[in-house]
Amino acid sequence: MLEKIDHIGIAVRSVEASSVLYRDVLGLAYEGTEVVESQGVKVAFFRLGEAKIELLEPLHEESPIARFLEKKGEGIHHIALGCDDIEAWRARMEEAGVRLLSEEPIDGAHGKLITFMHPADTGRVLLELTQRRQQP
Ligand SMILES: CC[C@H](C(=O)O)C(=O)SCCNC(=O)CCNC(=O)[C@H](O)C(C)(C)COP(=O)(O)OP(=O)(O)OC[C@H]1O[C@@H](n2cnc3c(N)ncnc32)[C@H](O)[C@@H]1OP(=O)(O)O
Ligand SMILES: [Co+2]
Repeated sequence: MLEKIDHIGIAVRSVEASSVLYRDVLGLAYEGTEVVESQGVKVAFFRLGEAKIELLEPLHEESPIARFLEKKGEGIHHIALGCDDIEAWRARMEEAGVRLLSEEPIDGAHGKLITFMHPADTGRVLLELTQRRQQP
C-alpha cells in the first residue's frame, strides 16, 4: 500500500540559499545534504512530521533539475509517495497506462529505491514512488 507522502521535491538554484527559509525561518528539522550523481543533483532534506521537503540543486546542465529551472524557474518539482512494494506499484501504474520513466527502480537519496512516472500521464504532476531498500 501507499504509506505516506514521503517528500515534496522543490527545484532550487542554491540549496544553501533556499535552506535559510526552511531551516531558519520555518524551523524544519534539517537532515543534511547528499549528492546523487546519477540524478545530477545535490539535495537537502527537511523533516516536518512524517513528510519531508527535498530541495534539489542541479550539479550540471544535463541535470533534469537544470532543465526544469531553465524552463520553469524555481518551484515545486515533484511529489514522492512512500510505498511498501515498488515493483508491485510499478506494475499497477503500468496497468493503469502510466508510463514509467525507467526500466527498473533507480537509486534515490538515503539509499532508497525510486521510480518516476511521466507527468503527461499523471495530470502534469511529476510523481515519484519511493521505497526503503529491503534489509539484507
Ligand atoms: C536524488 C534523487 C531524488 C530522490 O527523491 O531520491 C529525486 O527526487 S531526483 C529528481 C530529479 N530527477 C528526475 O526528475 C528524474 C525524472 N524526470 C525526468 O525524467 C524528466 O525531468 C521529465 C521526463 C519529467 C521531463 O523531461 P524534460 O524536462 O527533458 O522534458 P520536457 O521539458 O520536454 O518536458 C516534457 C513535459 O513534461 C513537463 N514536465 C517536465 N518536468 C515536469 C515536472 N517536474 N512536473 C510537471 N511537468 C513537468 C513539461 O512541462 C512537458 O510538458 P508540456 O505539456 O510539453 O509542457
Ligand atoms: Co525526490
